[in-house]
Amino acid sequence: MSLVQFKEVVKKYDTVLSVNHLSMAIEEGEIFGLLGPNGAGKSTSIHMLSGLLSVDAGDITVEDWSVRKHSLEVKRRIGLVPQELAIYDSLSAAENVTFFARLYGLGGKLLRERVAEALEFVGLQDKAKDKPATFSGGMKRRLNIACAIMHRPKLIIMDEPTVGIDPQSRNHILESVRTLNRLGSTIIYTSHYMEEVEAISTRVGIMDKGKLIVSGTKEKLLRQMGQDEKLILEVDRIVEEAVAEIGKHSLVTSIEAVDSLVLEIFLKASDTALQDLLFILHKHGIGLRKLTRIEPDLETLFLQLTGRSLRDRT
Ligand SMILES: Nc1ncnc2c1ncn2[C@@H]1O[C@H](COP(=O)(O)OP(=O)(O)OP(=O)(O)O)[C@@H](O)[C@H]1O
Repeated sequence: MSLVQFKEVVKKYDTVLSVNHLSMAIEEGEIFGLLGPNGAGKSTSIHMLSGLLSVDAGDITVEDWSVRKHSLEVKRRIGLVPQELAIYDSLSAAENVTFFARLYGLGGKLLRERVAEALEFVGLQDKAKDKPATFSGGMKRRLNIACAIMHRPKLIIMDEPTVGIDPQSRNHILESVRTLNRLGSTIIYTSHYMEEVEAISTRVGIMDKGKLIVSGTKEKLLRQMGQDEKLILEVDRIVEEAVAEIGKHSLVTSIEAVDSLVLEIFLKASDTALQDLLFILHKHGIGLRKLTRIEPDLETLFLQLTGRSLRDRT
């Protein structure tokens, strides 16, 4: 049984179909990176899963509990780190976490322990008595995370948690995502930063126009889409026969001499192809001075699938 299942989920705003019969499953233990251009329906989907928005048609289940019929059971299993900060400037850091802990029904000694644990987890234990008004953007984001995890949810949803923050806080947040996952939480993570998603996700899903258009590991998606790897070979001489022979290799899409001693080759990513190419060069007495391998990336795949760049915040 999948931990989360979206089953033909629909959400409409007037005439706009924000989420269009969305079906997707998230397995226990995953860090699922959810990508999509602006307006793809990511936030709407996450808000329906968290119970902040109603579902117009279809259903979403968490451990088989339906958001439509058992929203409290679902909420208890979820920690949402929203895109917009959801903390109170007039309360101290510890009071903020306490406020959310009470909403989840925690009290007494357990509440105090969990508040201290959550603040320590995000590295704000020394700031427990300070008010967020004195915090940097990154510290506020970390407090936002503490508020969402203090009840040790099975599923943690992070909606663009690193937008507009300093690199140190960003690294801290990424590391905490990995730690939370190691400690047993499943994570759904949305971001416009492709490198982040590539670095931390165990699986990636790409949404567009309210639907999931592909999902899988990064490697699987790139393979499926036939993304080519690019090789730049700097050689000591170019021999026409060698260029022709490489061009005929079944995994090579194209080869071009882009400079007098530089060959640019596009090929289906594979180690055997690389060995074959090196063998051909050697056979023709061509010395290799430098080899640069440019791996295909999700950014290119994303552009290919949606026709839009991920960072294009229109
Ligand atoms: N409250 C609302 N009223 C009307 N339309 C809305 C509302 N919220 C979202 N939409 C529309 O629903 C669609 C999906 O929006 P959503 O915010 O879910 O996308 P997103 O993928 O999260 O985008 P972003 O990356 O910009 O956050 C968009 O066309 C948006 O304009």
